[in-house]
Amino acid sequence: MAEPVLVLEALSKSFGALKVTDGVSLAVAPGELHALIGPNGAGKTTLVHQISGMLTPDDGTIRFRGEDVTPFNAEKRARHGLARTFQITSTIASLSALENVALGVQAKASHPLSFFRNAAIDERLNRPARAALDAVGLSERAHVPAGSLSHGEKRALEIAMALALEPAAILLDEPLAGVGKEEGERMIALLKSLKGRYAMLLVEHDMEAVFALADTVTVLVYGRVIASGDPVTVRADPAVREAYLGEEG
Ligand SMILES: Nc1ncnc2c1ncn2[C@@H]1O[C@H](COP(=O)(O)OP(=O)(O)OP(=O)(O)O)[C@@H](O)[C@H]1O
Repeated sequence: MAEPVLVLEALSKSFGALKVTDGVSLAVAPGELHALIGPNGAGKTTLVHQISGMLTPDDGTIRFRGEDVTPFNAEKRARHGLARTFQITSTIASLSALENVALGVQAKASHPLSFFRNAAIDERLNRPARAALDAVGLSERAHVPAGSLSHGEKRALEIAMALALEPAAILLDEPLAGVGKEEGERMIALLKSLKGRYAMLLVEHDMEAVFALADTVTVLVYGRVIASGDPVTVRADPAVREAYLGEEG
């Protein structure tokens, strides 16, 4: 098996007396879509925050592309190719879709762009930004202010912003939340198109989408991994059915 891109080793985090992440270990292979599911309050978002660098774990290690990134802040992890999208819309409403993505490209630039002439700067930013918009199906909407995009288009734009970082892995926090049926289907098709190219860790409540998309499903309950494996095996696991999927009927 290929060397995993992202490895969590015995990650733990408490808020006061509440253990929200309890010795979580998992690995995401290159190109794998790994879904993280669990009931409300299971600790999924807290786990994603620790991986992205927004929260510091109390214990454990996060390895990314073979390197221990646990001491790195969020910005440094993003520069190393660990991108994330947010559950809360994080675009700038007054800027166009293209400008939003171009800002992401600029953030990634490791050397000052002031060395280049203006037109050259624009092209250096806009070319990869257009490619990212194209990858999420938003080429036609490049010049629309982000605030005027539909909810589903905004979620796609957030993914384009993550792609602009040329990531090796993407953390996706509920990309289908609040998205209608038709746009949801488009989002599922988009995620499918990214499979194989990026390692993805997907937090999602929509079980139909999770089981349609995931190569691996990890189930978190009270901050602990109770099952992890291929979707068919996890779906049939009695502990999973009792703790979680049973609720879905
Ligand atoms: N900053 C915080 N301080 C104290 N408790 C917190 C904090 N953040 C989260 N919690 C608690 O940690 C637990 C896990 O929350 P988290 O948001 O990670 O769960 P989740 O699985 O993402 O839930 P959901 O599916 O509802 O988004 C909850 O009991 C929550 O109240």
